Amino acid sequence: MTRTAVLGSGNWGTAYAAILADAGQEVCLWSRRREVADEISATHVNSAYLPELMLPESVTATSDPERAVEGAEIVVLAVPSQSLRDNLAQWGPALPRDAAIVSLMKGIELGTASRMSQVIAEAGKVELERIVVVSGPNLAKEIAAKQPAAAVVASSSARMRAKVAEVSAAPYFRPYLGGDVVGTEIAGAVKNVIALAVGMASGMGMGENTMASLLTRGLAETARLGAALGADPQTFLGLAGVGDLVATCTSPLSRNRTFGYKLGTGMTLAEVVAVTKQTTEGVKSCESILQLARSVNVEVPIVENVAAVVHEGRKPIDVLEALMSRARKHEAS
Ligand SMILES: NC(=O)C1=CN([C@@H]2O[C@H](COP(=O)(O)OP(=O)(O)OC[C@H]3O[C@@H](n4cnc5c(N)ncnc54)[C@H](O)[C@@H]3O)[C@@H](O)[C@H]2O)C=CC1
Ligand SMILES: O=C(CO)COP(=O)(O)O
Repeated sequence: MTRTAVLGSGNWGTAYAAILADAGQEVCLWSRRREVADEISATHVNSAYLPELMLPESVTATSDPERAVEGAEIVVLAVPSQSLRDNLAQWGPALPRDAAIVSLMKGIELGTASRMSQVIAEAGKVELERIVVVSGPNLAKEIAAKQPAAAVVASSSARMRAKVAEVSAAPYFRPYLGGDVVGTEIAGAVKNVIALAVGMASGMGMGENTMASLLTRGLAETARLGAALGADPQTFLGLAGVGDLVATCTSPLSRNRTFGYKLGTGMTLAEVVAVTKQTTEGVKSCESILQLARSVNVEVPIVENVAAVVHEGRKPIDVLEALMSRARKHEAS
């Protein structure tokens, strides 16, 4: 039994705590709100996020981050990408020196255009070899229902990725090993923006041809950006790439797809923001991904047009027309 900590008890943090426990580990789950930690301790249920999931006895909860990470060999981070730096400023000194630090986040930081592993290294003062990224088609509600899924566990350290994969292997969760941290993070962040675009198209009443075209061309721009940043092109054909793109773009459980869908039906941005309570990473990351793409001179037309809707108030129908009338080009270019 390995002592593990999960910092963040939203959808994915709570579901990942269950994975670790079902894989045989002892888990301490940190909640920002004390009443959530108290509820989990008393009832083993996190009713605000995953009311159907009964957490195993080996999951305990606390709102004290120092207590959560004490003695942990694995520390899993599961908070919104845009708050991670602030969270780490609070937790950094308490993070155990030898532990593997696992990132579940799928976003790019606004302002710095940093990937999450870069934020963890900087703000948490963690050596890159200790950072492990877990990503794949992993809609939290399906995992909580123990439906089988796979993910890639990526790190520059073979020892760290093997350790994290080992402790995360549950009967319904199959980890694969990977060495491409950059590609895994870029794939996870960009797919949220493509899901916003697919959602918009669906909300406008478009069918499967439009969805498949956006998904395929979205994958092309993701891979193009990743390659310019040094990623392995194969990563985009794997679980963090095509796998997660398909799950997120096609599932009504995806918050990014749902957000886009609402915009596509004609709701205004302010109206959609007002009814969206949970983390929707693509909304902010579209801007930072665009900044990242410009810094390496890579065209990301779908991301650019989603950003135009979300940040400049353009109408989904107008950006769809803009995408359809771009200059003709070779498919592989
Ligand atoms: N939900 C899912 O199916 C999956 C989510 N992810 C990624 O995991 C990360 C976390 O997502 P979820 O757990 O779904 O989000 P969520 O919105 O369900 O939960 C976020 C958690 O972070 C906590 N938190 C801590 N500090 C915060 C702050 N300063 N501001 C706001 N919240 C703060 C919240 O209290 C909450 O418990 C995201 O990057 C997401 O893309 C990845 C795979 C699957
Ligand atoms: O990353 C996810 C599934 O792998 C979750 O997607 P959403 O954040 O759009 O719900």
